[in-house]
Amino acid sequence: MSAGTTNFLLVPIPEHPLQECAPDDDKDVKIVVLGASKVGKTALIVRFLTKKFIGDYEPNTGALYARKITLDGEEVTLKVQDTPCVALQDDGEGLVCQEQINRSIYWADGYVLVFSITDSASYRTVLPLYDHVRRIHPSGGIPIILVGNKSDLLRARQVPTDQGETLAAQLGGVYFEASARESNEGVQAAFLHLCQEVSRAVGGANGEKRRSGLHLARPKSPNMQELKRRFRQVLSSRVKSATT
Ligand SMILES: Nc1nc2c(ncn2[C@@H]2O[C@H](COP(=O)(O)OP(=O)(O)OP(=O)(O)O)[C@@H](O)[C@H]2O)c(=O)[nH]1
Repeated sequence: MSAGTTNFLLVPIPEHPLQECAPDDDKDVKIVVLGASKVGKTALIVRFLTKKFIGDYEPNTGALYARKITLDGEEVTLKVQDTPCVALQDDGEGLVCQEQINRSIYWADGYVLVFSITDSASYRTVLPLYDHVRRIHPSGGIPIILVGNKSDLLRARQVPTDQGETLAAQLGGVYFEASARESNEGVQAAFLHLCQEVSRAVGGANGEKRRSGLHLARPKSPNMQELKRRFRQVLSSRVKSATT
């Protein structure tokens, strides 16, 4: 199976209201990147899409990126949803996960679960995170990869490679070690592998999900919601002042 990119244009989909966003197409490959704080979710996405590493990012509000790729000779739109971090609850088992992330999980067809090899706590969030995805998508196989990021920081390693491999096998996915900072290779291999898995799944069992129109529209931008909230506040203060 061949996979490659036709262009390297990064097209951030602006944080517009839902109706102004490019609607999802049945052929879109929709991927969400999930993980604990500061594991490199944004860095991995940016590395994959632009082949560059950019040191630091604004706190993540959940940007969606799109790009054309070729899978098996067919051009499709790849949509990659970045997400705010998740965290374990104090009991060490449950997950603190924003509603925005739940919508992203529901919307997506493929999942990149990321931890940092230098942060064993981030590794421990992966299984509860997977269980959470499973609760939202209880039936069928879900295309998933596990990425151990920051492999350039070998001296600070807290999670051995075999632990990553074992966990990925447990989740029914493949494990990739990558460094968004140092190299394209692991990152490209990981994302393209998932794209192919999604493409297969969408043509198979998940095709049912698409045909029945169960997909939610892309998660709303929190910025937009904040704007709407402020707009309502202004409106209600105007109504109050008009009636007094
Ligand atoms: N050494 C090293 N640093 C990395 C790598 N990837 C990301 N970082 C750094 O790790 C920090 C967090 O990276 P982000 O991409 O913002 O991580 P994130 O998971 O999106 O962060 P949040 O969304 O805020 O949880 C930044 O300082 C990055 O420069 C990597 O592969 N190697």
